Amino acid sequence: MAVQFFGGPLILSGRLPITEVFAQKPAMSLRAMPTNPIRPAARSFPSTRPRRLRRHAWSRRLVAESTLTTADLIWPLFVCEGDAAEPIASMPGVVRHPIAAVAGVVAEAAKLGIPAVALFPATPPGLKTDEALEAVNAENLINRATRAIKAELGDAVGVVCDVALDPYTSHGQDGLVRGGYVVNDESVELLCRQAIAQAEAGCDVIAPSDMMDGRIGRIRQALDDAGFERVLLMAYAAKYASAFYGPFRDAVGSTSSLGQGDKKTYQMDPANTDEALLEVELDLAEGADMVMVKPGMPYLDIVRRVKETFAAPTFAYQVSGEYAMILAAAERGWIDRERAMLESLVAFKRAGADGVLTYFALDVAKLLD
Ligand SMILES: NCc1[nH]cc(CCC(=O)O)c1CC(=O)O
Ligand SMILES: [Mg+2]
Repeated sequence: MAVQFFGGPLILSGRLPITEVFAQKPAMSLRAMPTNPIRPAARSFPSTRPRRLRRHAWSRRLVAESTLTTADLIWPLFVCEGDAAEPIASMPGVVRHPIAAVAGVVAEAAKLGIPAVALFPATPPGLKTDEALEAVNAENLINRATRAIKAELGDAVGVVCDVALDPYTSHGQDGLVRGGYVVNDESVELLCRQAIAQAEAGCDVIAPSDMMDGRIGRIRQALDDAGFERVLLMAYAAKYASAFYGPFRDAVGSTSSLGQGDKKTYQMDPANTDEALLEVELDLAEGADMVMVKPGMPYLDIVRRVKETFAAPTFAYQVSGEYAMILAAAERGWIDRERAMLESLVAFKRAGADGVLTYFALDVAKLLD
């Protein structure tokens, strides 16, 4: 079989002429091959020179398919007790903010145009218990931080609160542990109460990151029953059991609590992709307004599939380990911090994400300002 393609045999992966590919794989159809019915003659060298458009900054900008803007950013923030900011060793440049300072820090972000911040607490170890009751305390760190931000900034910025028990449990798991197992339904009941407490404090977006089954529907119902039908839900829908959360667990102080434990019985297996679609489908059906894929860069294929399948507002979380990798390499002079930061973030946009949770948010916003 002789297949002429744009005036010559197309070479696939630099090895086989297309005629031989067809000979080997008769099932492959012509329709699957790249074709351009509009300008077939133009698609060959020397008349086609893709480098032409890359020659100048202006033409590169003109044809760029994806852009990163400040409006794409959600800034994750850690809050702590006391009145001094605390550095986080594994996240250079990131600190835990005391409640007294958090509204000021968020005001700077809002002024630069960052739409929303996501809050995480470094709960004092003495308040962590097996039953995680601090999670539902109206006066816990998150709820005080939310009230402080809302009092100062009102609707100028969105406040996203994480729903999961890990910052509050002595064992570091996201749910309640019964007989060595993280139980689902009983955990979900507590998560509903946690969400209500956050909504009462003024939270705009409840973001369940716990990966219990059915929690989106139950939390939606609980919020509605309590009169919070306008509070948004951003589901950590496809969240993987990842090594890249390491520095975050240092930041909220759950590393030592978790010890040798892991979260593999509820967070997803990094080997899977179909399962991510099921998780997203369920969360959307249960009432999620936005869905998230997490971690980010190693899971861009998931972002793409989710966006293409559901066409719903889709976010990616560039997690602490991704941030730490870029920072560590930059500190050694092995990569350029700023360029790696921008490249990693535009990649999320290219993959189809509507926005990104990133510890770089303030730096990016300043750069784009
Ligand atoms: N469930 C809590 C939670 N929410 C966000 C992260 C990780 C964020 C990051 O690494 O930046 C985690 C950690 C975990 O699941 O262990
Ligand atoms: Mg789920």
